[in-house]
Amino acid sequence: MQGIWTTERIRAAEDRLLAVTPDGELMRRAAFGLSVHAAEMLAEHTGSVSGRRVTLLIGSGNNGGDALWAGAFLRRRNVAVSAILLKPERAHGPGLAALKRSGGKVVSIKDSPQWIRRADLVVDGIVGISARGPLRPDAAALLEYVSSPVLAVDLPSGVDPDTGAVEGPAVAADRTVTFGALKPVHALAPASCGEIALVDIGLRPELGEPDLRRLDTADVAAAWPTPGPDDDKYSQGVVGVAAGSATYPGAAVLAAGAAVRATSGLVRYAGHAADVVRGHWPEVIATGSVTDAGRVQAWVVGPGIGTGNEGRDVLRFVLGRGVPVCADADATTIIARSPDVLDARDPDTPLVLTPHAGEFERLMGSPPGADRVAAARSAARKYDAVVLLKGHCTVVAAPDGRALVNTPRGSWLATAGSGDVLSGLVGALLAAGLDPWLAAGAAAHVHSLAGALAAGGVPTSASGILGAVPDALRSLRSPAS
Ligand SMILES: NC(=O)C1=CN([C@@H]2O[C@H](COP(=O)(O)OP(=O)(O)OC[C@H]3O[C@@H](n4cnc5c(N)ncnc54)[C@H](O)[C@@H]3O)[C@@H](O)[C@H]2O)[C@H](O)CC1
Ligand SMILES: [K+]
Repeated sequence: MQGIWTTERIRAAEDRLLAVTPDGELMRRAAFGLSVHAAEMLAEHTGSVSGRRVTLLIGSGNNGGDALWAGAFLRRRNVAVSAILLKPERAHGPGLAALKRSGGKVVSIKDSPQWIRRADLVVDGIVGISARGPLRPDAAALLEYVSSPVLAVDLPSGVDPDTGAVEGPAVAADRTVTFGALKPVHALAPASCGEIALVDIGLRPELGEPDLRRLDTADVAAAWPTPGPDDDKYSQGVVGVAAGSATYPGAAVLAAGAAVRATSGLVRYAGHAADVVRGHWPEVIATGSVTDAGRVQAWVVGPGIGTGNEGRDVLRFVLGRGVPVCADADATTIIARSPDVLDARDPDTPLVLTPHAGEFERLMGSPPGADRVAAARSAARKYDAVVLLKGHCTVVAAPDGRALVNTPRGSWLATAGSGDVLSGLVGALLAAGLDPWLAAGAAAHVHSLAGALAAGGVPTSASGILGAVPDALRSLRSPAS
């Protein structure tokens, strides 16, 4: 799992490292790595490095210092480097001196439009981990002239480093070179960061436990159950799916289908859509009611069950079975409306809630807000449940404080029924015995992989996503993914 640290932790670690590192050494290490990526981008986009034009946008802190030093390193490769200083009197002194010594130019801000327009590469050294609030107007004004590829220093300016929130004009980088460790912005705002490169500046030993994590494909591949020689249909876990109704069988078909495709475990369905589910998935043992569904190792409950008394009784029954439960869709609304339904739950029974922003608001009384990690963590504590907060970047928080971010692959999942597929995937992994937090994270990872595969660049549907689950699982095992 990739570790992610908040800016506060990064700054504290950098201070500890700075105390034992020769003055300016850390910055030069960072800046040299930055210059290598800048040269790479020049070669990629223009076919050459020497003689190419790079324009540096320089803020008043060390982020600008990194960019200035990188400009000085690029001068060694005969790159024409020009710096636009937003606050000349506050630009990083040693970095500016290094750029000037190397033959780099400082151009006045009034001439910035042409220096930005004619650049082969723009380097965003406006602001880094000390960013506060929206991008300041003088900095924002520069962005409108950018037409070349953009390389962001540490993080794209104008994006909140700890929440990934964008409240106004912001840099949209083709590549972000960050230093020492990933910050939350790198997982929460992938579209603003572009390709992310991490330059090691020796910070890791100072960092300690991460604040956030991101599952990489290898983690999901290792976690995902595959049948072994001693397995049978029961040993991989039997999952029950209580979803759908006679009028809305679709949610049941999607959730049960996702459970069928997720693992080799047996899937039981219970509800009024039994005939339709049986027709789509002959391998599913379908019954008309949860009370005669037979033993399962986990339940998925909620999609399409309705929020009336019958739905509440189904939810209460399932919560009382003493097995992990993934409560989705209508079940979330029932819990928000009548939290006493949770009294049926044995306190040790793991519960996974999978709200989208609207369901989150019903659960918590207010929308998730800009800091979606904090929001998911507060809901996890309140309900003593794993909370998978859906969104462009899905966040999964556990009651013990663990949190992970699933970096999206586009926005293909925003389609009706997509959540039903996700809940089926979660339920199958819970039945297979995965840690509920890991089960939710792995399911979200495969769900977004399947979405991207199903879409192939054009809008898709929940059935398309469901159909792509096997390919998504296969891609976990192919090195390219
Ligand atoms: N510590 C090190 O040796 C290393 C630091 N690295 C780089 O340093 C930056 C963090 O630098 P810092 O001086 O703390 O602040 P910033 O450069 O991020 O910002 C400073 C400056 O920006 C202005 N500002 C704040 N908010 C905004 C905004 N919304 N819009 C515009 N301008 C804003 C404010 O005036 C601040 O004074 C870090 O990101 C790295 O790039 C390297 O990691 C190497 C080691
Ligand atoms: K930046």
